[in-house]
Amino acid sequence: MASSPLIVSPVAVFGSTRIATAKSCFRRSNLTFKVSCDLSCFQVKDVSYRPPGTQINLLNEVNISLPEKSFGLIFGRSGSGKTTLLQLIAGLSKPTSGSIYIQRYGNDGKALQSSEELTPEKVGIVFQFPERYFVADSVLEEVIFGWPRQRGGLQLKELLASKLQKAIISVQIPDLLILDEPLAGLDWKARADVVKLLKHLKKELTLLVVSHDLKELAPLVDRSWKMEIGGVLREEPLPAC
Ligand SMILES: Nc1ncnc2c1ncn2[C@@H]1O[C@H](COP(=O)(O)OP(=O)(O)OP(=O)(O)O)[C@@H](O)[C@H]1O
Repeated sequence: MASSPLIVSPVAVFGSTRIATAKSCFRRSNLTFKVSCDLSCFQVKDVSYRPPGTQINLLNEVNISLPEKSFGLIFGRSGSGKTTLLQLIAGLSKPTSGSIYIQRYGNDGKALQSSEELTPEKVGIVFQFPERYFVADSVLEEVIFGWPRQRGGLQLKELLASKLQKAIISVQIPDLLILDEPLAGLDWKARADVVKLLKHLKKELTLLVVSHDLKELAPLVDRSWKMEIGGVLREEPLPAC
């Protein structure tokens, strides 16, 4: 079976994981950090993408370097290629050239020779319109949606509960969570709730977000990039809101 990224409901993200930190990544960002164990950094290196059968690149030599448990934000005009990039990172399409991987570093800050492939299982994605992909409001409700509706005895319920537990454990939690416009279309209360959730998740995960809602997300952002029309990504501070 082909592997696929974990597709996550925005109201149901939970758990914890680790993607180790990268000294050199931190050096290039404004973060301070403590080196304690393995070090690593999520990397997009010279990625270009041209959809099959087309003549124009949607992405041109895109580079991203994002340390563990940091929050990266991509902003830019509609149609510039932001969603296309997230789809490549999630493993839903393959780059025409370039690579996407996890770079490990030694305690001396030097890149180790071998890098680790960013397999789709390590990435969770929250799509721009999650209601198109889910029928329930939480992971639990989603997973048990197909349970038999008829009454079952205790034995049947125990069996189903055990299968559910195995299913959740086998999916695990991603190292990198990417979110496409997580605040779009929400009312003020839901927006505040999602910002709070992202702040909490940043303690556990590396987050890469595409959004036009710069003001609300600004307090969380460690690194930001602007996608220019034509799929060119530049590291750039958020514009003053
Ligand atoms: N398979 C494809 N073939 C050709 N063009 C495509 C394909 N997929 C996307 N595009 C075009 O690529 C451009 C970038 O699309 P993309 O959805 O990545 O932009 P975006 O920056 O996420 O926009 P928005 O902010 O509106 O979501 C758009 O002009 C889109 O029409």
